[in-house]
Amino acid sequence: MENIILRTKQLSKSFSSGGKQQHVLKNLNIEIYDGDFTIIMGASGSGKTTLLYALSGMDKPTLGEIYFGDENITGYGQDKLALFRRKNCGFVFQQNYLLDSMSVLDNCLSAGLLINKDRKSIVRYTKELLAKVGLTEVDWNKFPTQLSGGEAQRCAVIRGIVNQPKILFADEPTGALNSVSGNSVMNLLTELNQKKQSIIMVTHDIKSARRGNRILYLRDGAICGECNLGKYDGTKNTERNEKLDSFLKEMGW
Ligand SMILES: Nc1ncnc2c1ncn2[C@@H]1O[C@H](COP(=O)(O)OP(=O)(O)OP(=O)(O)O)[C@@H](O)[C@H]1O
Repeated sequence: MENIILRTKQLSKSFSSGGKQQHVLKNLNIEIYDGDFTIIMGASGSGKTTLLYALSGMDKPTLGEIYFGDENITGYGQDKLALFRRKNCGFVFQQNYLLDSMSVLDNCLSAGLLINKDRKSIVRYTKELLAKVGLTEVDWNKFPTQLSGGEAQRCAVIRGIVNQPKILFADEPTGALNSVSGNSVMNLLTELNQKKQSIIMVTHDIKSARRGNRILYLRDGAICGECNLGKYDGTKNTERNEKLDSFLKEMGW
């Protein structure tokens, strides 16, 4: 029996603009399992990013509850939520949000040192991770403006995982990358997941989605289907690809 790391009870999120209400998420009951590489897919505007923000405590739901393990985080105020996120969550966004005044290494270290004071081991771990996605010693002292778009995004991915979060939330992490850079990021995420890192990733990219073991499909604010692929280990690729393709076809992708 898999452990549930995150679950929602009747989660709803609405926005109002121009005097009109838009109900983006509708009564979602979702269970996310510890150690899974969960993928959220769906058409543009279906609410994927809204769901990711609600699940991670970045944004408050309009109605419903969110549990992280047994902890109900729904009622937390902004300060408590910020502490919760710092301790438990890592984030990678479509835009890299790196700080231009800090070097590559310092951008990544700043996230790690917020929760772990052992500078020496964090520095070693950060350098290892950076090297794994092709950011070598030459790049560590560069500033974000001196990086290519792909390099900057890879740096942002490392910053997201350097504090060894219980869950990594990723919103289109390969969206701005070419296929070689995107592949190196997906290889890193796969490797982390194989080491039991829980990941929830929103993506439009089928190639990236194939790395997940559970795909949730969002339509009209509700999960309308799920596909279980089993863990990615680089084998049975044809079988996995066909299974995902046929699921997405069924969902009207
Ligand atoms: N802060 C906000 N205020 C008002 N409406 C919002 C807000 N954030 C999102 N929305 C609306 O909610 C809907 C879902 O947006 P969301 O970004 O979650 O979709 P998505 O599935 O991630 O889309 P995409 O694949 O295009 O990134 C959209 O219609 C969007 O306009």
